[in-house]
Amino acid sequence: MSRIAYFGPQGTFTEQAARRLASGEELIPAETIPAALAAVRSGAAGAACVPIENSVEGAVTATLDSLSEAEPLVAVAEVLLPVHFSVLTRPGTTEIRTVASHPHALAQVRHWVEANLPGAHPVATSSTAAAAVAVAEGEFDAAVTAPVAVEHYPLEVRATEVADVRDAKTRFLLVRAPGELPEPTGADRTSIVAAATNRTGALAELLTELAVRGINLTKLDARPTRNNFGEYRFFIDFEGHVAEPRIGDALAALRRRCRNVRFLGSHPRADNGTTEIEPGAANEDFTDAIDWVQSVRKGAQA
Ligand SMILES: O=C(O)C(=O)Cc1ccccc1
Repeated sequence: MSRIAYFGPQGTFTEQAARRLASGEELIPAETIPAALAAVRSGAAGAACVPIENSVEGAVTATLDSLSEAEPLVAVAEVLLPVHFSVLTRPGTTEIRTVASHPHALAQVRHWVEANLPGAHPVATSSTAAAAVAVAEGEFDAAVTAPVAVEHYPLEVRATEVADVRDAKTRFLLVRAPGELPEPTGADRTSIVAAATNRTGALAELLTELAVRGINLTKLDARPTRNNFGEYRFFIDFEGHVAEPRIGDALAALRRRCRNVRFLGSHPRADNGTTEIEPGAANEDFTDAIDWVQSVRKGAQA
């Protein structure tokens, strides 16, 4: 049986996501997002589960950076989880001077902390569950965690359902080494990372290649290449599956236009969104057009 590495330790939101995405595989915690992805690259795990995007805080940059570096990996599935937090302390804690958690969690409970734990200092930890470990060990006073974390660590619940923004969600990916792709479903998402050439209009040209084919973007992030100041990679998610002629045509255009394009996967969307197709931009329109050009070349149509 294969193994799924997840951004741990036990009790993270990512572990909950990995449980939803697993089908009998053993789950193994990794301390960081790059470590979870490295486990797949080394063959220690068959897949990894990592957070990619939060409805309040935006992109999980550690995931973007790790996916664009080293050996290519592709996302084969995703899950969307509602995110609200519990606040945990050691039993008997009376004074809370430090509140620890993952930066994305701290950013989502800032107002609650100000109102309910005035004067408490936020402290960033590698994950929400790492904060629970640190609180259990006496390093900090309170941890902002996933509700399930209390089942793993000797802490008590101070507050539940904590969130400054109602209905916050995080999207998680299941990532594998390149291989067989999931079948298209009609409601899919494709992800790429592209290094556009550094000249006027380069990003606009990339986006235009998608727009003129009626392809709807679902996410756009820029990350520095880290090599030259001012040089960026663009992470672009859009509706559709690489197996579709219209998406294949767009990817081929991006490949022509960019210094570098890396395919990061095509898989079913977790939000069950429908894909709107503009007139003239359906898959049959693309195949009919290619067939017509072929017939022109053969002299069948003048
Ligand atoms: O630290 C965790 O539990 C994670 O899985 C990352 C995270 C942090 C905050 C919100 C959603 C996911």
